[in-house]
Amino acid sequence: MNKNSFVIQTTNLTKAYGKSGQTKDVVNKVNLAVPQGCIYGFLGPNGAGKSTTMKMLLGLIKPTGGEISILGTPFVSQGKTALNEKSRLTILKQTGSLIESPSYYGHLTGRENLEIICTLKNVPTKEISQVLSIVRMENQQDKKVGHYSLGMKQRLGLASALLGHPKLLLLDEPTNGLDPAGIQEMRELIRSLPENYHMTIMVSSHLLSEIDQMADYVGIINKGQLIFQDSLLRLHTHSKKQLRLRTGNNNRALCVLNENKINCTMDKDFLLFPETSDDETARLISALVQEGISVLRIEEYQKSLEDIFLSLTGKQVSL
Ligand SMILES: Nc1ncnc2c1ncn2[C@@H]1O[C@H](COP(=O)(O)OP(=O)(O)OP(=O)(O)O)[C@@H](O)[C@H]1O
Repeated sequence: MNKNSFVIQTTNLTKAYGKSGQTKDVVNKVNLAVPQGCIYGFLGPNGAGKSTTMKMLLGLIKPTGGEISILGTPFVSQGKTALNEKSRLTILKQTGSLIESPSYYGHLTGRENLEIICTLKNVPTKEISQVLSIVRMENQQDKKVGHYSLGMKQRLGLASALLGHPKLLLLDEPTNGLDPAGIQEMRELIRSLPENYHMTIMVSSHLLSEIDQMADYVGIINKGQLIFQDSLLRLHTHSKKQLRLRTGNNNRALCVLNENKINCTMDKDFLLFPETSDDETARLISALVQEGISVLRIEEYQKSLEDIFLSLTGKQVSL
């Protein structure tokens, strides 16, 4: 991948909290690389550092150290803002965000709230109809926001993030608190954006299933550290089928198999083999039987994405 095609790139991005001598890196030397035009799923358990990272990308929190480059322009260098205020605003103008539940004027309608945001963002009000149509809220635009459901409020938040045609959208847990139908609707909406509107989206979630259904790229953060970053496809290759075998004497079996140059590892009561052809399976069983080692159980085993997440983070993810 061409280095310039990363819309977000960070180097050793760090944020520490706490008093001097007792600081804790809640984001610890994170190197993000978000390719252009993708949906980048930023996955991690609660408290992993997702919101803090995204707020630093938006200039809402000052990093303690590291570099940030947004849309090919240095944004933060050595923990300090690398741009003057004008160029910083130019970058931020090309970036839309939905961070935490957005607040609105409840006594005003959805459209009126968007009109205020247009003024703040210096965006022509004619864009309002476009963004309302993208989030499918034309019919609710004249209702007071105080009467909106949570799902409608989130969609209005997405609409306001889309004002100004941003090239980059940062969405922090956009489906939080939504019911299953709302979650699906929001997910489909997000999915449709890169292709239809040529934007790159970074979306955070603690739900593996959600990232699995939405993202092309995945970054997994745990305890402030980025522990995986690659395409979703590559994450899935970690869940390749394996053969599991239990024998009367696994330790001896392991030695026999090693002597026969058969690749295998021990995991608790089982011997694990990478994806094995029928011929290889026959060969390894015959090697064991010839040595008088009884084969008690043989089964095919496929790690689920949840297993992979668990082994990477040591934490159960919500499903
Ligand atoms: N202002 C702050 N002062 C001290 N610690 C903070 C502050 N803000 C966040 N933290 C801590 O930083 C860690 C990361 O928080 P962050 O909100 O980034 O996590 P997250 O991955 O977004 O989790 P969640 O999904 O629960 O929001 C947490 O341990 C949190 O308690």
